[in-house]
Amino acid sequence: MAKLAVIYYSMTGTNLKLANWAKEAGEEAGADVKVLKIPETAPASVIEGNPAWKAHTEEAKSIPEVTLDDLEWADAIIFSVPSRFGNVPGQFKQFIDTTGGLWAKGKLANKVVSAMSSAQNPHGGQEQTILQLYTTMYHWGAIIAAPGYTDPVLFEAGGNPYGTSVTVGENGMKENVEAAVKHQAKRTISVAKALSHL
Ligand SMILES: Cc1cc2nc3c(=O)[nH]c(=O)nc-3n(C[C@H](O)[C@H](O)[C@H](O)COP(=O)(O)O)c2cc1C
Repeated sequence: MAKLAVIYYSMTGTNLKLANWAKEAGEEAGADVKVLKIPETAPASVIEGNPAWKAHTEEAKSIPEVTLDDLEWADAIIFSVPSRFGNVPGQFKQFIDTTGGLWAKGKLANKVVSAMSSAQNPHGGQEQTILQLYTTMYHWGAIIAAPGYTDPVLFEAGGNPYGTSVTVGENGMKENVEAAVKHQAKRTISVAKALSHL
């Protein structure tokens, strides 16, 4: 049974939705799946002053925070993070910068990794955010399982070959990406199973 960690960061809930779709598909594919959130680093006073952020923090209260043990446990990891000026959120970077010890022991090598993202504008940095994330994954020695154009659902979801991404407006997601997320998750698990001898 492949072990899949779906690790997300979200301020207003979009990336949790993407993560949950990935979880559903992972379980359909027979994987053991954990959805885990990246620990918040923003000051509580800032979150308190932003109603949408505060509401999502409350919504996600029961979701466990990712730990280094979860990274070691997983055969495959799907990250889902919103764009921040074309890059990953600081919260993600803060967590990733605690993985040096695992990396030094070779514990992150050969993880099968795939990534998803969101931004407010259709060309607001989704692709670049995923590529920035993958740069770090190359340093881990991870195997990147990008969706490419391996299924027609990709064309209905904005056509990002690096990983599913979505545009988010005031009323939520502007594209229907559920099928693309599910395809990406199943493909990630297939790659992990194919490489299980590594
Ligand atoms: C500090 C900051 C920087 C952002 N930079 C961009 C940007 O450059 N382009 C863009 O389209 N959206 C940008 N956004 C919007 C977020 O990407 C968007 O709110 C997020 O994808 C929603 O995901 P979530 O609901 O999971 O938090 C930014 C948001 C914040 C808070």
